[in-house]
Amino acid sequence: MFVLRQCLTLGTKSSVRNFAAATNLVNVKINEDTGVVIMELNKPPVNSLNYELLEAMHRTLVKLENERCSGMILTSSSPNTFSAGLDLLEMYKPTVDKARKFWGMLQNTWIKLYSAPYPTVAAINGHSPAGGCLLAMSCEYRIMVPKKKIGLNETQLGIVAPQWFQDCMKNIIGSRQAEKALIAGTLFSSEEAAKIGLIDELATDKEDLMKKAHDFMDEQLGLPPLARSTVKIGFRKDTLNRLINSREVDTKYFIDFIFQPKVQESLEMYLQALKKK
Ligand SMILES: CCCCCCCC/C=C\C/C=C/C(=O)SCCNC(=O)CCNC(=O)[C@H](O)C(C)(C)COP(=O)(O)OP(=O)(O)OC[C@H]1O[C@@H](n2cnc3c(N)ncnc32)[C@H](O)[C@@H]1OP(=O)(O)O
Repeated sequence: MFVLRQCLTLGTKSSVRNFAAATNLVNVKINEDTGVVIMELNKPPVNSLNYELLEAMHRTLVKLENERCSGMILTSSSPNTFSAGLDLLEMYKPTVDKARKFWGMLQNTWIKLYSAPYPTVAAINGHSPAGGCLLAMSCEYRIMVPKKKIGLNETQLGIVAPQWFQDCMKNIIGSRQAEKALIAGTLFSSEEAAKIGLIDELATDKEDLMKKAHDFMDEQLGLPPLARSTVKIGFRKDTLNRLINSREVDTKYFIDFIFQPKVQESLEMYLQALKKK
């Protein structure tokens, strides 16, 4: 399997097809022989998750349900960042309608990614704060390059990681570690994240990252898919249902929270600090 994959990725046999996407915000390639898809986030400079990027991801995930997709590797085209998390401009002085639409699309995208029946791997090739960490945590397996940062740092920004973000973290690193990390808004180095199990493997560099992602995929493709996905969904259904059954309440929390003047002030200051960097 490994040799076959090497041949395919080295291009000896050109069986990799670009997946027709409506935008170039995601680059999607499907290996026609193995069915493995690489979805590369492509919104420079830092893949901040605005409505359009989330919509492109969601549309791709829906499309993959009708393709012969056997697994998906999520990564980024940015040299330094996997994803900078939610686009702060979506939360800074939006209209209620815009904020509602944005949050709905984030929920849609997360539900699709978290419940995908096929194996999913986050090949984390850069920083992955907040919503970026959520994307990574929604995959089944996480591999990360050294010396980058990952975590749910919302508290540090004066905002709160929603319950389902928190649940994802709890499911991976356990309740005690998650409580400490969420209260403090800790951004872990790749090395620290590997120690506490927030990521599964450290890669030496980007090449090693993709090799390890394909290795994980090869292992998973050797398992009976129905049994595999049934166990996966069994583990994830409580977390999924918690959001699915309270989407409207969750949206109301989001809207009520971000429209508070203090929260808008914090966002403004943070945006200015980012621009001044
Ligand atoms: C009771 C229940 C209540 C529930 C309430 C819910 C409310 C809360 C809702 C949601 C939770 C929020 C989740 C989030 O994801 S918030 C976003 C958090 N993200 C961050 O803190 C990361 C910020 N960015 C960085 O730290 C860095 O950019 C970096 C480390 C990712 C990359 O660094 P570097 O390569 O040096 O790039 P720059 O910093 O120079 O950035 C380039 C460029 O991009 C802009 N930018 C960066 N991040 C964002 C972002 N998240 N959104 C929008 N724009 C971003 C940055 O400003 C620069 O812009 P430029 O100067 O114009 O080029």
